[in-house]
Amino acid sequence: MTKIVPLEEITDAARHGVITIGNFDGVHKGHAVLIRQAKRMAHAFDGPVVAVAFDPHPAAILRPDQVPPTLTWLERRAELLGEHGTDFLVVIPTNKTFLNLSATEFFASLVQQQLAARGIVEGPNFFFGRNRGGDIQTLQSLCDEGGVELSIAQPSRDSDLMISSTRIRDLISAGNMNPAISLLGHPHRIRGKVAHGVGRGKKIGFPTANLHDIDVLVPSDGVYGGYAIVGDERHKAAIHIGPNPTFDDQPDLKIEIHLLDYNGDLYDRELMVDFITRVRDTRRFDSPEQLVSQLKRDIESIRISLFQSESKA
Ligand SMILES: Cc1cc2nc3c(=O)[nH]c(=O)nc-3n(C[C@H](O)[C@H](O)[C@H](O)COP(=O)(O)O)c2cc1C
Ligand SMILES: Nc1ncnc2c1ncn2[C@@H]1O[C@H](COP(=O)(O)OP(=O)(O)O)[C@@H](O)[C@H]1O
Repeated sequence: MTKIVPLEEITDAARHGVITIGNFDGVHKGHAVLIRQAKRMAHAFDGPVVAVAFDPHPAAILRPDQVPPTLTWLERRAELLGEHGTDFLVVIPTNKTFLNLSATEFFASLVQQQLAARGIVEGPNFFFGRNRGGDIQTLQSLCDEGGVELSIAQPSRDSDLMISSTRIRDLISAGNMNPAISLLGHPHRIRGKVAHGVGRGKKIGFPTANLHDIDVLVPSDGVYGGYAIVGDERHKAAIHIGPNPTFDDQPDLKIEIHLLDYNGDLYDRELMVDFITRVRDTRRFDSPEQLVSQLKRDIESIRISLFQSESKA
């Protein structure tokens, strides 16, 4: 389990280790390679593996109108980093003073003084310091001068393209869940709170928990199969994202989850959803009965897809 440590509360347990600085949004397969490499070095030093991230993302301060929704919330990021072998996630509260440090000041203050790093692992496209003024060569010379071991990880590729959080965001925004899963190494997960809808779901035999306050990227409109996680229970789920054109003409986007093989009260509870497969687009049906027939077919096909993905795993 990765412990989240705000930089100002750092203790000796998280110092003198091997660090890797990044945003780690999604904690995809490329990040996993960095962490594995850091773990090998940390093993030799007998120190901790320390991921270092800025929260919020620097772009949220520098270009607030251009920030994309994130793939993961902080605790989820820590959980996934932990699965790859990270001991600590040190969180730097992003502020203008920090963003104004030159590359040399950034290295002296963060890497050497505060983290007392013995090793550092980064990709060749790593930039740091004010206006991204320091690159991997700058880092190499600062590490050489400071006696910090630097290991440069080769960027991970898939179909000859680099694996990146931006690429995964684009796939999820387009509803392409299978390729997104293969770049992430795990399904995309959202979380939210269950609120009241108009109470129509129960009447048609398919109650749906309506999710609100979602703080990560929501896939494009349509019908999906996946899993709903409530407390320590996990249920197969049919997910609908979009308006309800069969019943009204309002374009309001709803995120609705029908849990298969479940009956209970979910109002006001926190629910997480893992997306496995996309089934179809949202459409208008001529009658509620036609929608219900389609929902039954959707659920059959979701059960088959989930069974297939479980047997592959
Ligand atoms: C798997 C699934 C697929 C759905 N597909 C559609 C659809 O294609 N068109 C549509 O109008 N509503 C669709 N719905 C949404 C229903 O209209 C909606 O769940 C129902 O109106 C209940 O709304 P309520 O939770 O606000 O009571 C779908 C719901 C689920 C669970
Ligand atoms: N299998 C299930 N899947 C989803 N919600 C369920 C299920 N069984 C019971 N519920 C409850 O029913 C509610 C949804 O019923 P619904 O008639 O669609 O009402 P609403 O319009 O308020 O969402 C959920 O919020 C949850 O409390």
